Amino acid sequence: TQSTRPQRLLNAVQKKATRGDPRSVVKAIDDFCRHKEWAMNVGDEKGCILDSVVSEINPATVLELGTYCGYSTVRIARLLPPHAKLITLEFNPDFAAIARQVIAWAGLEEKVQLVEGASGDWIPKMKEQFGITTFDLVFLDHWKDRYLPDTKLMEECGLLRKGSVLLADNVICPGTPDYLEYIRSSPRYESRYFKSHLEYTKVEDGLEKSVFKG
Ligand SMILES: O=C(NC/C=C/[C@H]1O[C@@H](Sc2ccncc2)[C@H](O)[C@@H]1O)c1cc([N+](=O)[O-])cc(O)c1O
Ligand SMILES: [Mg+2]
Repeated sequence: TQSTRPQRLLNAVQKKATRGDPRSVVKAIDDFCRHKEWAMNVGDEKGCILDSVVSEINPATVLELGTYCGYSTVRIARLLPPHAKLITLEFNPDFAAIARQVIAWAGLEEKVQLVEGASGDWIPKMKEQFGITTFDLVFLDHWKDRYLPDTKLMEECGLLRKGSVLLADNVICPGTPDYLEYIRSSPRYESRYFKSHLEYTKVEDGLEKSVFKG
């Protein structure tokens, strides 16, 4: 049977990366996507911005919306302090199965909880299911039309505290206009745009970092 792109990406990780070495897993995926097949990972240029935001916050609790193959999951988890937890939500079971193996190859299973399902269903259950009070950091990289409803849902469910940071991928390309309009005009957030490029291309894209004011 034909392999899928995520399966070919996983093969590249297992062939080129060293088990237990997250940096080599990140490099293997970036090399695969730059030289073999483009894939919608946040990539190395925006990934460095992601790294700096994670390092600045040093979060104990992280929520990632949209795991895909686990590239940004590995990028974030490798920087987390020992007892920090990253919960990542993935809707597509095939992507989730690949991501679990990528996360395992990086040796980061202890820090990551991959949950299969839709953000809209799981966000209201975060407190009771995972003992989360609030998230220090949320990385939004799932369906672009879900960024705004899920942000409102997180507010309503009390999952954001004064100082919680939302970091959103693709606010230019493919674009999340309703989310940008909301977050930039809301008095409850302080937002800043980090100009960059769409992964592995010269097309403009960027990350929007928004701090919740409570
Ligand atoms: O479409 C994009 N991302 C959508 C990502 C979606 C991911 O999140 C879940 S959906 C879901 C739903 C609900 N809850 C959790 C996950 C999908 O199964 C996929 O794994 C995208 C597209 C481009 N591009 O150039 O076209 C570039 C990017 O960086 C992108 O992120
Ligand atoms: Mg993205």
